[in-house]
Amino acid sequence: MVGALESILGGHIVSGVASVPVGSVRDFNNGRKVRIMEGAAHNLPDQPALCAAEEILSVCRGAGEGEVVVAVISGGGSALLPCPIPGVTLDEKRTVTELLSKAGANIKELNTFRKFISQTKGGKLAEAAYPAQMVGLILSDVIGDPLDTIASGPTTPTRTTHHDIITLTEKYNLSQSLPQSIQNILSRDRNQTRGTESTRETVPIENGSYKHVHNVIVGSNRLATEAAAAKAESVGYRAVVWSHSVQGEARLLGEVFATLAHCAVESGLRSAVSELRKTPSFVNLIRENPAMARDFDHLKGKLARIAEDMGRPCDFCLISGGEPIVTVTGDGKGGRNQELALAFSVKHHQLKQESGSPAGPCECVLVSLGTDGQDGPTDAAGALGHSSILTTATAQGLDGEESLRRNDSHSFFSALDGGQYLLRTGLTGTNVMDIHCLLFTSIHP
Ligand SMILES: Nc1ncnc2c1ncn2[C@@H]1O[C@H](COP(=O)(O)OP(=O)(O)OP(=O)(O)O)[C@@H](O)[C@H]1O
Ligand SMILES: O=C(O)[C@H](O)CO
Repeated sequence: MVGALESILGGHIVSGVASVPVGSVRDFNNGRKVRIMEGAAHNLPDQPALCAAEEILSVCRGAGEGEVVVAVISGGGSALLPCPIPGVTLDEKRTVTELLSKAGANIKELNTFRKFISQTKGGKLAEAAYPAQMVGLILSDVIGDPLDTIASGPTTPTRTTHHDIITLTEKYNLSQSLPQSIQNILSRDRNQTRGTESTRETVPIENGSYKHVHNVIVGSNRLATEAAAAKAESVGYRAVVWSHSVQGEARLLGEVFATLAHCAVESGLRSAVSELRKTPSFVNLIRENPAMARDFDHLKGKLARIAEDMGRPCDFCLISGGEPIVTVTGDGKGGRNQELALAFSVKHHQLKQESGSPAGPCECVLVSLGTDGQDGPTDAAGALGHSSILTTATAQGLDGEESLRRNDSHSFFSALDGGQYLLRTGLTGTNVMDIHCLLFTSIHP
């Protein structure tokens, strides 16, 4: 991205932010085009990240009328751009994040709190750049691409109020455990609205956006799933994207894909859809996720059209994306994509055994991987799932079901057939959540 920016601007970048007067270029670092300041090792805000954030803020504050500040923002930005408000230390900020994460807060809630105690988040970066113009080039790692949540929305006005913070504190029972400095801020004026309120009068906002900022989503799960579909079509598959809002337990999702795969091969796509509606794992998944349910309603129409052409699906590819979760209860090593691929394999194997029907006209393989190239705390991006791996595993002294129970998908796939079902891409340098592809491939005699 830095390279791309360099070629767009021919300009100078400080840790991802560049400020250029229209038609010329600001020299940030003795003529060097790019200055990279690394921080936030292990995705936690640290001193180097604080130094980078301060430098970026000062670039923004130094930008004037007639200049354009380009901010490239990716997921992980919350940890990469920490600059607590005066009176709150970096350690205290980390404590709040840890307390909320451990208590089960989701990313929206976590970032709501982060915005409250930050000098960069919740639009403050954009406010620092005013009256310069700002362009935000944003890579989304959040379902639905909400600009105010991705990286805690440094270029988007926040609607967070003091009341929201109190509500969150009470919801997660944190009133006593929050650092004293934050408790003091909260008790100072329970009715006051914080966030960008103090400067809102001077920085114009229209329809929920800053008038001087133009934000563009340049990378997202939607783009990634559409690109995957285009690729599948180019190699001879008929491809359909189900959803890019997939959430819920990875294991349940694996079972859903297995049921769909099995029923589609046994009796066609139409019956697979009706069967899925009766499947408890699917009913549970969509009950919790209206976006997935809505996408499924659209999918039914698309699948019905494909069913007319194909009857039973062959050389067909169903794609989805999003960010499932794994509630880790076992002592094993794995990631949500490897767990999803293992759950798919176990369930598909079970369904095939129960039905006892002969091999169908096509093979089903599930590909599940994280677009950042790292699935959980492992060196793999994800794994391939297939019903036959359970039999191979047994022959190799491995127990797929037990590995799943212990959340040990990585150890399982590493040991199976010399690790050939693991997908190892290396770090990709970007993150637009996870992608799942269910491939139906014709078996040619
Ligand atoms: N043994 C395990 N089996 C399956 N999943 C696991 C296991 N241990 C951790 N995870 C999952 O890995 C994820 C944590 O890894 P990571 O730090 O890469 O997540 P993340 O920061 O949410 O991911 P990303 O950076 O891809 O958004 C969590 O979703 C967690 O549930
Ligand atoms: O940085 C963050 O806040 C998360 O990755 C979501 O964008």
